[in-house]
Amino acid sequence: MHIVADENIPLLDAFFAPLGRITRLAGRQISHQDLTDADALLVRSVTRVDPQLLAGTPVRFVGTCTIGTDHLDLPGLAAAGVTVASAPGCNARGVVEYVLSCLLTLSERTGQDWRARRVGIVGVGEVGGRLAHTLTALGVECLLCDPPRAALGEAGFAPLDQLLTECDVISCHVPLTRTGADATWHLLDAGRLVALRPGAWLINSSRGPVIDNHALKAVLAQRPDLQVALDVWEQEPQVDCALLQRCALGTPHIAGYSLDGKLRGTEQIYRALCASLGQSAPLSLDSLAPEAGRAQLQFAAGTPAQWLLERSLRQVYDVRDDDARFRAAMLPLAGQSTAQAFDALRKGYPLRRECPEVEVRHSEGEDAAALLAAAGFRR
Ligand SMILES: NC(=O)C1=CN([C@@H]2O[C@H](COP(=O)(O)OP(=O)(O)OC[C@H]3O[C@@H](n4cnc5c(N)ncnc54)[C@H](O)[C@@H]3O)[C@@H](O)[C@H]2O)C=CC1
Ligand SMILES: O=C(O)C(=O)[C@H](O)COP(=O)(O)O
Repeated sequence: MHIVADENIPLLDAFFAPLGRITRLAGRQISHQDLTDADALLVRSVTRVDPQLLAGTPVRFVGTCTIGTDHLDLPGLAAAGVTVASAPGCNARGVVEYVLSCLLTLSERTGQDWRARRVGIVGVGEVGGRLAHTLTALGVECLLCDPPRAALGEAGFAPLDQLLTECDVISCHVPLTRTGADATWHLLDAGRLVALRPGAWLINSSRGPVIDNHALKAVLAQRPDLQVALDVWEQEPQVDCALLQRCALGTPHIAGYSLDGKLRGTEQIYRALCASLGQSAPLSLDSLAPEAGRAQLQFAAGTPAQWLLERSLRQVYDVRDDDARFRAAMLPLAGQSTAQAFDALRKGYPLRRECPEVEVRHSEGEDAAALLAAAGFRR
């Protein structure tokens, strides 16, 4: 079989070469012409896939090695008889570690203890659910908003407007949807942005258009008390540099960019393709995941528990590094296209592993052990 794939999918050869011939292409450039004799198309989030792209081609399987599916025309592809697979939850842990790093950084900058802030989580699925679980285990109070789950009769959810007025931090983890009662396009519009509490922190690592970026820029001009962390941008790969300058933290859509998250995405789509072919899937990350970046941290006796946790989290992922690289690449381009520089940062992203790949050695007591375990570290 002929597999056309985004060149940024790791372990493509290891997983897919046994199934057929692979053609690697830049995700944003995959065109109808590239697919004339392709049987399967493997993408990440930057390739828009609809029936027009596949019309008249033999492609019968589309797999996206990502959680989000807003770049796929799901109803259109289903109607065209194409099997579609995504990778639910693959990089959810990476996003949670990004949010923790934002909390640590904003805490340091404002002098407000992140563990004492009430966090509102908007969208409580794979990412939001894990974030709620982790924060609660770390002793942070969370309020949850998920109208689709609430409509199924599940308890424990509050309306978005209640989160905005009662929470010190709002973190968005919804899919991007444009239709229906719970559509998330501009979910945070001008009216909701002005309702944020004084001194609130707003974090968006879902999709750019979930926040009205134009309105956000205007609100930030009036509300310097707000601290905003954006990983996703309404027009990405084009970035509004004036908005970036008003944000406390900015990154190029890399919240979930741990190596582990990307590898799980590849493995999940390998399994889905094998299933669609009616074949067994003998390969797995158990044998294919690399050792690189796995680490051991050692702390001297007498290290306070919260300091130990924060140092360990910083070692695993420090959003300040991504923010600095992003500003250095974007801000000189104000008024010009940022697309190439945005994609270059993502393509050349540094190796990043997740907390379970890092062993923390210390001789502290139960408190430190419980905090580290809550964050997912090995001991
Ligand atoms: N920045 C990044 O690197 C990454 C971004 N993402 C984005 O995060 C999104 C969420 O990921 P998951 O949690 O894995 O998805 P998920 O599908 O497991 O959970 C999404 C949750 O949002 C809820 N929801 C839908 N509409 C809502 C609304 N109007 N208000 C509140 N809740 C609503 C759903 O009921 C569901 O429980 C993805 O769709 C993707 O766009 C995901 C991974 C990485
Ligand atoms: O999984 C998702 O959803 C994401 O947003 C991905 O982390 C985005 O990765 P790329 O597709 O942009 O490489």
